[in-house]
Amino acid sequence: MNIALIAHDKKKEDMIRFCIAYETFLKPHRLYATGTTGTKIMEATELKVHRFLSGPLGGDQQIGALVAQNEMDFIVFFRDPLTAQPHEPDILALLRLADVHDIPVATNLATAEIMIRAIEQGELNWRNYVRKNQS
Ligand SMILES: O=C(CO)COP(=O)(O)O
Repeated sequence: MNIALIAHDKKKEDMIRFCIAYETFLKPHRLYATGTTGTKIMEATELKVHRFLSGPLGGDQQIGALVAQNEMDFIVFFRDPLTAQPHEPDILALLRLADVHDIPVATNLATAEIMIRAIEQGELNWRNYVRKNQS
């Protein structure tokens, strides 16, 4: 699976804890992240993460481009619901594209953990067929 990991500044600690807790699960997948989130994940774990630009500089849009091409299977996006973001339009655009393409997005830890269990049980395996038939 292609999995995107994104966290706003006040949620980065949650993301790091999530990645440490589920490192074994995440390891076999192709991981993508916005710039700072990816750096912090790689500092805290052994995970290899393809890093895009930082969110405010276009990283959300770069991940959105993969969603538009139907190449992203699952997005973990720990948003900060209490702080205004300068790139709010980019964030909304990414979430909109995920809805357009029916890509699951976990915006908090509780949902992310449920999704991990679902993926482990093969609930998202249909994505492999979607990507294969498209290419
Ligand atoms: O702002 C972000 C997502 O909207 C995250 O960007 P960084 O991972 O570069 O902090």
